[in-house]
This record gives sequence, structure tokens and C-alpha cells, in this order.
Amino acid sequence: MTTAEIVAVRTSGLGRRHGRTRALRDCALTVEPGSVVALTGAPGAGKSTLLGLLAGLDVPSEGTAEVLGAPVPAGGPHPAVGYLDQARPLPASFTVHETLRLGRALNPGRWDDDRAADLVGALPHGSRVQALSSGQRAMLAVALVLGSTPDLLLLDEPLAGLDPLTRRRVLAAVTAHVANTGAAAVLASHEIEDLQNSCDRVLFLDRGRVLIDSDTDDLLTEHRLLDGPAGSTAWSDGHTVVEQRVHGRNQTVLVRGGPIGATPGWRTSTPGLLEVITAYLRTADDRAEDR
Ligand SMILES: Nc1ncnc2c1ncn2[C@@H]1O[C@H](COP(=O)(O)OP(=O)(O)OP(=O)(O)O)[C@@H](O)[C@H]1O
Repeated sequence: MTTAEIVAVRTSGLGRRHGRTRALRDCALTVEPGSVVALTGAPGAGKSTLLGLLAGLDVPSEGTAEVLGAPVPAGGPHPAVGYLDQARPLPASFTVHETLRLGRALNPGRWDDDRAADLVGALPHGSRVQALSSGQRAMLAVALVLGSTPDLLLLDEPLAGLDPLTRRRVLAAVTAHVANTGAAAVLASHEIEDLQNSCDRVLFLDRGRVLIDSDTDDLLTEHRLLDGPAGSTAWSDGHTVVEQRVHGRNQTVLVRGGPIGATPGWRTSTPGLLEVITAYLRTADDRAEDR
């Protein structure tokens, strides 16, 4: 089997309990090589738990997980997996140059200066990590992962706290790596607007369960955003109302289930990823409050 034929991630019935908390449950997931997956959901939904299990930093309570065609090794990532922790740990007293040298030393046979250079080219190589801005540190942390030329990237909140330009640079470097090498990437993120054009797949977790696992374009086209008069409907029984918000005499409704015929008084549009995910986040929130 060639690398391109090996499934990057495969899980079945994967779950993790912490006492009575089910951080992840019944997770059945397949990630193909060459794909960029946005992993999103409310805080506490289980994103870091899933990435930690795939990185071998945590042990499942149930189910199985394979990465790059083999069971996840216990105690740490598979050598061809590039994992970035949410805290983006770096050696504070090292210079940028020393940090990259460490990356090279820790990844014998896999390190590629050019991959790392995409993000660190403009950084002051003589500066210590502790003197870098948080955006510069984030670029260095992601560069360390890319320099190790991983076949699978597991990035936990790589965009959190970054300015728009740095978010774009980080995403561009990740997607270029995927496009050039056929690697796969799973990015946990709340930066939905940034993800729409970079991720070909969306995985949405709700309290440990996979609620959405969809191709990004399919997800958008199967939803419709409707604006019309309160108290009336423009959708059919074949549609599912994801969220309905009444404001005065009007309402905005997100429905799932494909196209909707023209109805007098109603405006119909294809939503953006932010609108879809925000609606699911709000309804997940409402369900949690109802408990
Ligand atoms: N070591 C632990 N002990 C107890 N509960 C835990 C532990 N780790 C995670 N949890 C719980 O598991 C659930 C999922 O946590 P997780 O960190 O995976 O969420 P997340 O989606 O990554 O959240 P965020 O977006 O805030 O990073 C939460 O309810 C969390 O409190």
C-alpha cells in the first residue's frame, strides 16, 4: 500500500470517560490522506480529547483508533504524526535558531528546513522564544510541526489568539503542506470564518458526540437560510429546522434538507459556514440549558 492509500485516521466506537463525564463517545471517523478537517464544537465538546487520543497521549475508555494504518501507539504520537498541543509548548530560553535545530535533532530523517522556513523565514532567528510575540511563537510552533514533514497533522487550536494575518499565514502553510505532500490535517478551531475556504471537511462535536461529519461544500448546500414573516413557513416536511429565531414580525430560520422553492415574502440564501456552525452551537447550548 502506498502512503496515499493509507487512511490517515480511522476510529470505531471511540470513547473516553472521566468518571461520569463522557468526554468523547461513539466516535466513528475516517480521514483520508490529502484532506483538511475542521474539528469544531463548543468549549468542552471533546475536541482536545479526540486529538489527544489520536496522538497517543491519552488512552480510550472504549473503541479503537488507528492512525496511518496502525493502532495509535501508546505514550506518544506515531513518528509521522505532527501534534500541536493547545498550549503550543516551546523551549522559552532557546533562540529561534536553536529551536529549529532541536526540531531537526528530534526528527532524524524526516526534518525539512524548507517546510519550516515558510513560517519562520521572517522571524528574528537570534531572538529567544520568550522574547517573541504570541503570533511569532505560534508561527514557530506550527513551523516545528511542519518541519517534521508529518503525514498527519493534529493541531489543537493553532489559530487561537492570533491576528487575522497570522491566522491566514498559519492556515496557508498547513494547507500548502497538505497539497504538496498528500498529508492529512485535523485542526481543532473556533475560528470558523477562517476555516471555510481552507477545510474540505467539517467535524462538529456536541458534548462528546459527532453531530456533523460532512464535506464543507455539501454542508453549506444542504442548508438554507430563510428570512420571512413570523408565523408562516416556507419549508416542507422534508426539511429539518436547525434554528428558528423570531425578531418582531420577522423570523430567520436555518433549515437542513436541500433547496426550497420561491415563496412570496421569503428570502432564501445559502449560509456561510459561520452561520451554520453558530446555529448548531446555539441550539446545542439551548439543549444543554434545558437539561
Ligand atoms: N483529565 C480530565 N479529567 C476530567 N475531565 C476531563 C479531563 N479532560 C477533559 N475532561 C472533560 O472532558 C470534556 C471534553 O474536554 P475537551 O478538553 O476535550 O474539550 P474541548 O472541546 O477541547 O474544549 P475547548 O474548546 O474548551 O478546548 C470536558 O467536559 C472536560 O471537562
